[in-house]
Amino acid sequence: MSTPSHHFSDAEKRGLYRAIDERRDVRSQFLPDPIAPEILARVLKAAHHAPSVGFMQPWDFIVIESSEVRASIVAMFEQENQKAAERFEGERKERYQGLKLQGILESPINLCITCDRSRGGPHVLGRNSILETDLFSTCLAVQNLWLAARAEGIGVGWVSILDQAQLSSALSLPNHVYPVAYLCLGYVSEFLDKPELEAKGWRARLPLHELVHSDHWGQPLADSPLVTALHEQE
Ligand SMILES: Cc1cc2c(cc1C)N(C[C@H](O)[C@H](O)[C@H](O)COP(=O)(O)O)c1[nH]c(=O)[nH]c(=O)c1N2
Repeated sequence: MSTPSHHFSDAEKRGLYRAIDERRDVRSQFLPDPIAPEILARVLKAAHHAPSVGFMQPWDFIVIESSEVRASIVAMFEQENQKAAERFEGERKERYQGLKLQGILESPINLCITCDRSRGGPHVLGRNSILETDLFSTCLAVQNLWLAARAEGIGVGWVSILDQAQLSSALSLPNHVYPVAYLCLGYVSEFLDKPELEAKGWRARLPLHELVHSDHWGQPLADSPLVTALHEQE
């Protein structure tokens, strides 16, 4: 029997799951090595091929080229990060302050992925009931980029400890454009084998089987082959 063309070979499947399992948020391990334009373009194409509500494609990609803009983003981060630290107390606060939560200056590329909330006009197919679907779509572009970058050996770090209004102003975004993700990209000395927040004792991965419910929130699945299979994935 011939293999249908929509079939992924075992090696292709392994590659995809490997990118998913080994994708990391990177802040500390960036190398200064430049990313070749054709590789960056490939990764941006992966982002651009994300699904989007009504094929709205609400994203734009702002490549930060000026060192002044970078410096202003670092200052923004410092300000917001200090405020964030105040939300914790005692040992938790110390642990928070010990975390490195951005690699803005160390990474060779900074990129902001935005969502143009007006793209496609006032009536976008599929967006009449849930307005935020444009933002959801943009997050999928971020994830596509993150996975493609991982397959290319490039680390990505998402920096969200930023004041949204200040960020919009630093990037001259019009009011209808929302800055969804400020990202740092670069080759890395290593990809950690688990999330840095887990390795540093901030928070552990939740057991998958506890997150799969039956019919209603909080109702566990009855014992079934799926439950067994979920345990095996952990
Ligand atoms: C929307 C959003 C926003 C942020 C993040 C992620 C996402 C999805 N993450 C990264 C986050 O901490 C990380 O994804 C988790 O800890 C899981 O680790 P891995 O991504 O699996 O390495 C993140 N990390 C960081 O150091 N500073 C930040 O400001 C943010 N902000």
